[in-house]
Amino acid sequence: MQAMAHVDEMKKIGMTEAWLRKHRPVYNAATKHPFIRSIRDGTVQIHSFKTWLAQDYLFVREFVPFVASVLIKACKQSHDNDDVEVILGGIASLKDEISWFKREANKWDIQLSEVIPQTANKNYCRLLESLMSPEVDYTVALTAFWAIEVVYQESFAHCIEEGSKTPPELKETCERWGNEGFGQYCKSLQKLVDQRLQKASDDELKKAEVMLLSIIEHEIEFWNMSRGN
Ligand SMILES: Cc1ncc(CNC=O)c(N)n1
Repeated sequence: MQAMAHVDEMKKIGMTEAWLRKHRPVYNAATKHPFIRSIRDGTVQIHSFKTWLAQDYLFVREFVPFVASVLIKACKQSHDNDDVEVILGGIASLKDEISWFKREANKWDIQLSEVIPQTANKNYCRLLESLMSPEVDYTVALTAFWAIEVVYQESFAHCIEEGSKTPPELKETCERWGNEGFGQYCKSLQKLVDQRLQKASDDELKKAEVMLLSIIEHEIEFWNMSRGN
């Protein structure tokens, strides 16, 4: 037992895990946001949910070219590992995701063609667009990509945990990002990020950490927008 405990202590944590620990309060503010809590405890206002759904559809449309730009960076800059396959898997599931948004919008009587992006959404999409520039380092873009996915994964997983009172009609939404498979995919992305960060310069490390924080802030603003704050 003693020896085991020792081995466990020696297990190295990745840079991403170290950052999440360091920035736990702000990370929790995103993943346990009042909007997410309201889904989890069943008090969510349906108009808030519909606002989120409509705005997120627009976001995901912009997210596709961003992920494609990460794929291009991976093809050019990463030789030895499975970065390309993991990212390509992400792109493939976005096709299904967009169809799902259209079906879901139909269910809630939302006219997607009439949705106007709100400020927080526009700001977030502007960040995505800036990250598409070839000037932006692959490690920084990949860190952003992982952060965007993991906030959703953890937020929605929270809504389907034991004891959650998520309304049945919102369960499917929560499972889309909260399911085990999406969790594994986020873990794969995290591993890629950690591999890159191990070889990164101090300057790249700093930029990637700042990017993680920027993504978290944008996610918080996105949830705020959904609640109408
Ligand atoms: C604002 C936001 N952040 C992350 C995600 C999750 N990624 C793709 O679906 C999302 N849909 N929307």
